Amino acid sequence: MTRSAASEAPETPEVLIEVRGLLSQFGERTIHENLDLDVLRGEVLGVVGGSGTGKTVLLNSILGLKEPEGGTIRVFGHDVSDMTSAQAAEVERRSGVLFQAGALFSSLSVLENVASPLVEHTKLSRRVIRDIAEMKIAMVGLGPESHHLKPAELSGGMKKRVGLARALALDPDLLYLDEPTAGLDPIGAAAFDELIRGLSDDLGLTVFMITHDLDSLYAICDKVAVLADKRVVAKAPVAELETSDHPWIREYFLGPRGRAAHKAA
Ligand SMILES: Nc1ncnc2c1ncn2[C@@H]1O[C@H](COP(=O)(O)OP(=O)(O)OP(=O)(O)O)[C@@H](O)[C@H]1O
Repeated sequence: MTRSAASEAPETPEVLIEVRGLLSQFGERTIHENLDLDVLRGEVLGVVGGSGTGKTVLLNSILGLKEPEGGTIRVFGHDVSDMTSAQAAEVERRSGVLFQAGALFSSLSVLENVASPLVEHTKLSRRVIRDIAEMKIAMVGLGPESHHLKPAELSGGMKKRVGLARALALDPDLLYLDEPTAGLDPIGAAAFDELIRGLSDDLGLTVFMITHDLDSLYAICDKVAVLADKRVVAKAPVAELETSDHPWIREYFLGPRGRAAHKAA
């Protein structure tokens, strides 16, 4: 191939998360069977599915918190079930996670919470760590007056923002969000959606976001992966899913709530 032909060839997007033939079980119960999913660099992927379809189990499996009963999961090209400790540390450093409840350390201040991954994973000086933590807190839209507050003194929306700042502390490539807008009022949820979309655009983040929030799907997701029948039955932009024949997808996107979210988008 000539040089110019090579430069004109479409680039194959990098697969940051590759799940193949995943089998997840608890005792006799099978949660996932033959589940495949690719998450590409730079995409904001919404993950939806009925309650109990295994969205959180999928997230935990990708994070290496649950050992799969079968199949393979690769993150940044590394097999999650078979990594050296150096590879595991690299994957952890390049991944930020915002769990549903925020999971902040209750005895630490906002600043200390956001600084904690930097203290754990880097050898930076205290001064530099403080500067980075302050910058991340500003990035999520919180002012300096929040620095010394404890989690109990924060509203639900502020807790989410602090959790997000902490998830971004190490400049991850991949951001995992488990129902980030759950528990927020509609205005707070819309502001949080906007924040995530803005950060993902500015920082080139790849986002894996479990959500029940149809407004979030329409507002910020490039694609949506649907969990049903123990696997990912579709991964496509919302507009494409609206034309799906799958009964759960039809009900979800074309039911009254789906139609309202479509209208608002
Ligand atoms: N540690 C566990 N032991 C036994 N069963 C479990 C465990 N964790 C999850 N499950 C089961 O796996 C299934 C999937 O759970 P999961 O929390 O992933 O669902 P989900 O899609 O995230 O649901 P929701 O939308 O309600 O949060 C559920 O039936 C749950 O009871």
